[in-house]
Amino acid sequence: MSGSIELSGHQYGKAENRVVRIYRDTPRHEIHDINVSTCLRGDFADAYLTGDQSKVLPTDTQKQTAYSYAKEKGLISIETYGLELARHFVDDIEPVSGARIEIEEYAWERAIVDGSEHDYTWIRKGQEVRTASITISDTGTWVIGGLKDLVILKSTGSEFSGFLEDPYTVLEPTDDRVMATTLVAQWRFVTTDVDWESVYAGIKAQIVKQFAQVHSLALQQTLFHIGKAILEEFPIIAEVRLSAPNKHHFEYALGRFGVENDNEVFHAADRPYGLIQAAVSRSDAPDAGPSWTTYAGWLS
Ligand SMILES: O=c1[nH]c(=O)c2[nH]c(=O)[nH]c2[nH]1
Repeated sequence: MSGSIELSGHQYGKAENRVVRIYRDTPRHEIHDINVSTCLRGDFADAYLTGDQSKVLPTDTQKQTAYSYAKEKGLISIETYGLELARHFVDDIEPVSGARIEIEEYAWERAIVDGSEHDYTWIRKGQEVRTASITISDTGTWVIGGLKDLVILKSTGSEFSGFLEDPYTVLEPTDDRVMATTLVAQWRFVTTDVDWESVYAGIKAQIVKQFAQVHSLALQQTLFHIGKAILEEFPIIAEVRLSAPNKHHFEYALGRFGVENDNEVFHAADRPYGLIQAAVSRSDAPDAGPSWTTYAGWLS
């Protein structure tokens, strides 16, 4: 190969700003704890090609903006906060033509002291992390909501049988197994006019309900049902993407000790794990544009 060498892609920003916003206007405080990454796209080639910084808004400035906006614009729904940041960078900073804001939110629940919720003490929730990705480009604005690290397990109501077999297949079919995963789900909105809090709660409830209620013939089937149920309930969502490691639970061989094990004692395997993924979308979903093009995940 002898083609000319060119800069064929670039983006830059400040990754993983840990911003904590406390609302303390009343004796009962509120907390919002996030990890926000800012990423700018635009006319920055000179910084790579010649070292000219004249168009580069420092990543430090992006960080300062993320902190200041937590006060100036407020930090309640991560989607709204992310939209404010993205719009600022694109509208107010001349060389910026696109922005990507990725946010994770860590949930805290109020400490219970003497039987009641405490006003300003919380315990970090071990549950899922809420996520949002906001993208603005020269062709539009996109919001993807989501969650990750939702660890969920059902102790029955799951089978896996009838699979393709070849000479290497040793897996026994089962009509009753533990099914467990650490779910990642992301959903793409078709509008920014959304009640972010209630939609998030509704989608999480739907995920849990489908996981529990669908009699699963495979994790693949469960994922499709989760995506379908979300799209049926929320017309403002065009597409759902799901990624689910199959956290295998193997019945432990207690027969060696003369002890019966009827799906009661398992080895919770760490790795390897099956990794099952699905995208479920409407046939008339509007174009996804660059909404799935990640920042921190670009090379990982
Ligand atoms: O739900 C499952 N899907 C698979 O594709 C698979 N493969 C496997 O070994 N176990 C499972 N379970």
